Amino acid sequence: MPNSTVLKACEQTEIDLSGAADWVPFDAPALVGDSLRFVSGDSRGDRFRARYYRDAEQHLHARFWLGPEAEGPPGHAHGGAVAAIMDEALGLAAWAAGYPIVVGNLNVSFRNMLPLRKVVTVESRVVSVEGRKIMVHGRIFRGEKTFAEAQCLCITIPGK
Ligand SMILES: CCCCCCCCCCCC(=O)SCCNC(=O)CCNC(=O)[C@H](O)C(C)(C)COP(=O)(O)OP(=O)(O)OC[C@H]1O[C@@H](n2cnc3c(N)ncnc32)[C@H](O)[C@@H]1OP(=O)(O)O
Repeated sequence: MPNSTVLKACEQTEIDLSGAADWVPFDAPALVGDSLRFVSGDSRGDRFRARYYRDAEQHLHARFWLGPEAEGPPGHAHGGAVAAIMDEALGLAAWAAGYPIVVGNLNVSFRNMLPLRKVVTVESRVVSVEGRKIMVHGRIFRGEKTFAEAQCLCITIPGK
């Protein structure tokens, strides 16, 4: 079978992005509109599929699935795809905590290659607020395995 046929087959597949029992779905587009189209805007796409949640402490989490169009090393995610997830998820975490921001600096550590076609979890924490600077930390993992960690410096937008 030609490779392209195999790759496109997952377009038709439902991916289980359900959250943990105590998570509540978070309507990200309702908060930031079309800003999320680049990463999480296509729920049936072959690059990223995502769903956001908040836990009881209001921390933002996400389930992400990366498909064949996010490929870097064979069978694994491109580093830019991982960085894009961190940019969106950690920036959104600041918005969800009440800070209208853009990302000023993003530091990503790639700890293990992230396999395609597996659901992974993104967790985030707003760890400090200092004037206009909101620091958000995050991690992408599945089970015991961490794929990436990030520190994201978000800067509030004046007048927003
Ligand atoms: C709209 C809908 C979105 C909706 C968003 C939806 C969810 C988010 C998901 C996507 C997030 C993105 O990708 S956002 C897109 C990517 N990011 C961008 O394009 C941002 C481009 N950069 C900028 O626009 C600007 O540089 C700003 C706004 C970040 C800062 O400019 P400014 O407003 O003039 O403020 P400035 O005085 O320079 O900085 C304020 C304070 O922050 C510090 N600071 C600023 N940048 C840095 C930095 N890189 N590293 C360290 N520190 C920094 C300064 O030292 C200063 O500290 P002190 O002197 O006060 O101590």
